[in-house]
Formats: sequence, C-alpha cells, structure tokens
Amino acid sequence: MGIDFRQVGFRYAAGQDGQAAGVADIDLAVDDGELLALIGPSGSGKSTLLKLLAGFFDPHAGQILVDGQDVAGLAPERRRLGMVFQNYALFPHMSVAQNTAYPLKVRGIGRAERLAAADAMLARVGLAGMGGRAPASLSGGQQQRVALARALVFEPRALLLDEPLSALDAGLRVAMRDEIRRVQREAGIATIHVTHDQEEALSIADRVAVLRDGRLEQVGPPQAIYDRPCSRFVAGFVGQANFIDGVLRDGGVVETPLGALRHAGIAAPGLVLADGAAVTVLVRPERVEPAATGATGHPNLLPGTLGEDRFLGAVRRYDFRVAGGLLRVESRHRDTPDAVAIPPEAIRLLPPAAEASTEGRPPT
Ligand SMILES: Nc1ncnc2c1ncn2[C@@H]1O[C@H](COP(=O)(O)OP(=O)(O)OP(=O)(O)O)[C@@H](O)[C@H]1O
Repeated sequence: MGIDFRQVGFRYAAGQDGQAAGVADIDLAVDDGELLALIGPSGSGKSTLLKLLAGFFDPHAGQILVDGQDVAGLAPERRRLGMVFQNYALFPHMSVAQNTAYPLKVRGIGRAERLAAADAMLARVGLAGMGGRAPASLSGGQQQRVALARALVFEPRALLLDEPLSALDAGLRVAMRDEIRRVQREAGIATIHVTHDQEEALSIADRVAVLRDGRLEQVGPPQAIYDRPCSRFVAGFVGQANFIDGVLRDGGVVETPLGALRHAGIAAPGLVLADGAAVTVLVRPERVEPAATGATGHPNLLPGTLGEDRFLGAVRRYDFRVAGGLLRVESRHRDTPDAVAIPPEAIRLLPPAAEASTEGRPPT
C-alpha cells in the first residue's frame, strides 16, 4: 500500500518579507518496496514533505495515507516510520547493539528479544559482530549503517531518508547508496529518499520526483526524467544541458540562432507543435556528435572551433563555438573536430524560456 499524498498543502506562517512558503497540490504515491528520490533546489519543500509525513506538523489541505490509513492527528511515534537523517545522532553512551535495539525498547519489547533482532538487523547492514562496539569507534559510513539498522529494526511501514549520505566522502557515498538500495529492497517497504545529489537520485531510485517552489514539477523513472524532461527547469536540474531558443516551422524544422535544425518531433507533453510556436531546444551534451566539415549524412552539421576543453578521464567535455552560439559537448573521442552534428532524434522540444519561468508558482 505504501505512502500516498493526496492533494497535500502546507503553508508556514509568512516571514518578515510577507512571503509564505510551503508545499501545495502534492499528489504522490510511493508503493511498497519502491524507492522514490525527492529532489529539488534548496527551499523547494523536500524537508517539509518529509516532516508532514513524519507527523512533525499536519497539512493544511489534503490527506496523507500510510498503508491506507489516514495519519492525520497521529503522533510521530505512532506512525511507524523509520527515519535516517544526515546527522545520524546515535546515542554515544550506548553500544551499537543498544542503539539499534532502542526503538524496540521504547515499544516495550523484552531485552533478549530486542537484542536478537538488533543483531539480525546489524548483520543485514553488514555490521555482524559489531554490536558491542561504541558508536565513536565506528567510521562515518558504519555509523550511518547503524542508523539504517535502527530505522528498520521495528519493521516500519515506510522509510524516510533525509540526506543520509551527505556527511560521507564521495567513494563511501557510492558504496552506501547501493547498500541502502539493497537493504530497502529486502525490507520491501516504501521509501522516500531526499538528496541533493542528482546522480545518486538517478542511480538508485525507481522513480524521481522533482520539486520546485513547493510543487511537483515532474515525477517519473530516472531515465524518463533525464531523457524526457517536461520543462527547461527539470532538464537543467538533472544533468548538463544545451538550451537553444527556437521557433517551430512546418516540415520538422526549428529555427534557432544556430540555423534551422531538423528535429524528430520529440516534445514535452502538452506542447503544441504548431508553425510559429516558440520552443526551447534541449540537446544533452553527450548527444552532440563530433564530426567533420563537409561530412555527409548529418542533417544538422555545424562547423565551428574548440572552446574551453576539460579532460575528465573517460570522457572529454568541451565547449564548441558555432555560428550563432556555443554548444557544450561530451565525448569519448580524443580528436578535436572542426564540426559537430546534432541528430534530429537527440532534440527535445520544451516550452520556451519565458513560459517555463512562470511554471511552479509559489503556493497560494
Ligand atoms: N519553520 C519554518 N518557518 C517558515 N518557513 C520555513 C520553515 N521551514 C522551512 N521554511 C520555508 O519553506 C520552504 C521549503 O523549505 P524546505 O526546508 O522544505 O526546503 P528543502 O527543499 O528541504 O530545502 P533544503 O534542500 O535547503 O533542505 C523554504 O522557502 C523555507 O524557507
């Protein structure tokens, strides 16, 4: 059954500037076993949504259901939700096993039973035999595993992860995110994972929800969010992007400052592909192909010169100056091209910039 936000809205009291922030019109269901990554700029409402779910405050509009039960008015500790936050906050005077067993103690489970459950859960997060240690003797990654074990030990109905990996260094983050994924799958519970790391979101989530100014801008599988963003905002928020303003013309062409580009008609939902319509052309840098002047078979061949060039190991990322603008290119090829090609099927047509900036209005 999982988690179900239905038309949820919440507004904080207006601040000194008179602006009231919060979230509005949130419709979002997360199934059992599903991991949903919640991403969005700072202040977009991610923590607010988690706090509403956790029961720190109640929505002003709509309903939140957990396993089909409306949790309105239910105190946080009675919602049976596992939570892991950035600052893992283990009790320093308790052992790892006592920390892990703590939620069971609170629930009145006997000592032997809760320590056995804690041991089993510690084994699941890769900390078998470490129950007797003090939290301070563990690495940051190990402490976070304890926090995860503690969040899951009482068989919660859902799991809330708020930036659980942000205090860890890059290598450990990658290992831990796969670990979280594995443990969450085994537990089979609905999980919402708030992260600032878009790669982390794309790599472990079943679906990604993008928040903007308190509203959901797009929800979908990671590939759909990346390959078929609904707006310039989403496209720019996940991954690198070339945005080119254009005007559609009949016959599968869009006029741009770079010239007339042939496209394959792949457009954001709801965008009307009429002659004369203003659009944004999106091309991901890895879809721009290095080519040679005069090469045949490329409908959108753009001669130009190399700009800033960054070697990143497996790939090279460079700016390529063409008549009318600059294209960002990412390629495995080491040669410096004197032209690039944009395959028509690499072009996504999105709403124009002006229209995009009025989307996601603050909640009213
Ligand atoms: N206690 C509060 N009182 C008033 N406004 C608040 C309060 N908490 C958050 N806000 C405002 O609500 C909006 C959403 O905040 P929230 O913390 O949910 O964003 P976020 O997406 O989690 O941001 P971050 O990524 O920085 O953690 C912001 O405009 C924020 O300033």
